[in-house]
Amino acid sequence: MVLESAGVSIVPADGPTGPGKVILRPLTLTLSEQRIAVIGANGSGKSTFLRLLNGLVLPSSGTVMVNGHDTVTGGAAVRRSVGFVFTDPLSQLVMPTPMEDVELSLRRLKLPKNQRRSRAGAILASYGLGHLGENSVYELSGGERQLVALATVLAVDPSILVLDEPSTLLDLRNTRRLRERLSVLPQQIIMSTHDLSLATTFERVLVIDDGGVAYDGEPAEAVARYRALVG
Ligand SMILES: Nc1ncnc2c1ncn2[C@@H]1O[C@H](COP(=O)(O)OP(=O)(O)OP(=O)(O)O)[C@@H](O)[C@H]1O
Repeated sequence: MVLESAGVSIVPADGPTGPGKVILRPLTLTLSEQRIAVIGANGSGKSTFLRLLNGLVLPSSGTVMVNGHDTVTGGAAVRRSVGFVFTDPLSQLVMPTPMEDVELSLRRLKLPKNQRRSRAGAILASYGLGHLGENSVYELSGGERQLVALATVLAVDPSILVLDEPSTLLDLRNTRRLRERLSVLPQQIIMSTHDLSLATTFERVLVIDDGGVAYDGEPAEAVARYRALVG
């Protein structure tokens, strides 16, 4: 994944024309490591950075290339490569039950309906969620919902998994479960987190500060730089 001078600025729809508010300053990066963490204070620009990676946010200058596809001109191909897990699973679980959510995700594979259903059941079972397939999404615990959200994203086997602070709503046990689940995935993982001990287990850590990359490299050094920034 390559970001070439990709910056993001927002021009208010009803505001004066002009360059707009800069949310992310231009940056040039190649993201090739298997495990990359993104840390930084609230409002520093982490979500905006992650959303650039699957085309949820488009750069106002420069290009973002994912597996050879430009997020502006090849959005559909990019979304097939990049699975995105939101902080709050309820913002991505749109169907009444986990089974229907995974089936919806599998529609992209154009399988016959009965195969979709049996595959969705097998996927949920592999996450230990088989018994909850027909329950209302609203009756699940936060941890169960986050696992369902992960299952729906991984059901179509993206090559890259982007997660935006996925453990924020989870207790210690579910955070540990999520960590264990992520650690065995073959996908490239790019994840923002406020869990600094988790960040130090990654290969490369980006520190985002005030819309720019303040540090990019070795995890222990990244955490030290972040601590120094927030005082
Ligand atoms: N669509 C938008 N319009 C205007 N401002 C925005 C928009 N999206 C983000 N911002 C602003 O850009 C800044 C960075 O937001 P972003 O959500 O990327 O931060 P973050 O580091 O993920 O924060 P947090 O840790 O709180 O989730 C914030 O000041 C936010 O208010």
